[in-house]
Amino acid sequence: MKFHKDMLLLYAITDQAYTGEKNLLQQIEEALASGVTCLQLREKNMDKQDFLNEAMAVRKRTRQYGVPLIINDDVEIAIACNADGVHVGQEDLTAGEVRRRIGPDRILGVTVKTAEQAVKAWKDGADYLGCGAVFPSPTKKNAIAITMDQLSAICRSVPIPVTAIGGITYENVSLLQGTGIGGVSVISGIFGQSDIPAAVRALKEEVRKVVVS
Ligand SMILES: Cc1ncc(COP(=O)(O)OP(=O)(O)O)c(N)n1
Ligand SMILES: Cc1nc(C(=O)O)sc1CCOP(=O)(O)O
Repeated sequence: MKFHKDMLLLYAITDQAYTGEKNLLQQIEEALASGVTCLQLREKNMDKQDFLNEAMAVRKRTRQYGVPLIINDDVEIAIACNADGVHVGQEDLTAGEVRRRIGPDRILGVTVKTAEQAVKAWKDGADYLGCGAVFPSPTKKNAIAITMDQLSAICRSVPIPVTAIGGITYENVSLLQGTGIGGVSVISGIFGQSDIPAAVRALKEEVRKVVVS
């Protein structure tokens, strides 16, 4: 699937910490059915074969809904399950190396915290940037915080879209207005909610008011 900035509007990222009554696939199905525009499968502690099996199952669902599937960190799994793309951080393989491995057609997302990192990631072939933590995150409590001014500077520094991440909910998303983001990435604000469809719909409506078109 070719990257388009509209895919970033409401980007859902999975985390096993929020499964319980519903398993991950059930949660993903609900998020896809209610309108997320991108899905990242993020498994930080899973055996490689289990990750691949899960990725294949998720791949079927994202195809049904026409939503891009992005794999967190693992290029081999992304290629093996024929995902639409990969997201990497500053501690992972470099953007240039990932681009070489995945080729020109898969989507590449890179986490950045500074304008310098943003420009480098863009020049190295990133399609979009993930930037945070814009609010305290219940999922990643040690995430380095960035201010709204830092986020705006990053958005201005590159011609590719930026998705904000970290503690984003329906209640606080309007605070991102004017920063220049193309969308938001959310874990607990979607998968930590008892009513995932309601959370997705409410967030999506609010995010539309905040993003640059
Ligand atoms: C869309 C998006 N933005 C940022 C991140 C964080 O990536 P990273 O810094 O690699 O941290 P982990 O996800 O590995 O904890 C992301 N995953 N997605
Ligand atoms: C995976 C991740 N990366 C972050 C960063 O700042 O780079 S914050 C974060 C967790 C996002 O989860 P939640 O929406 O529950 O806060």
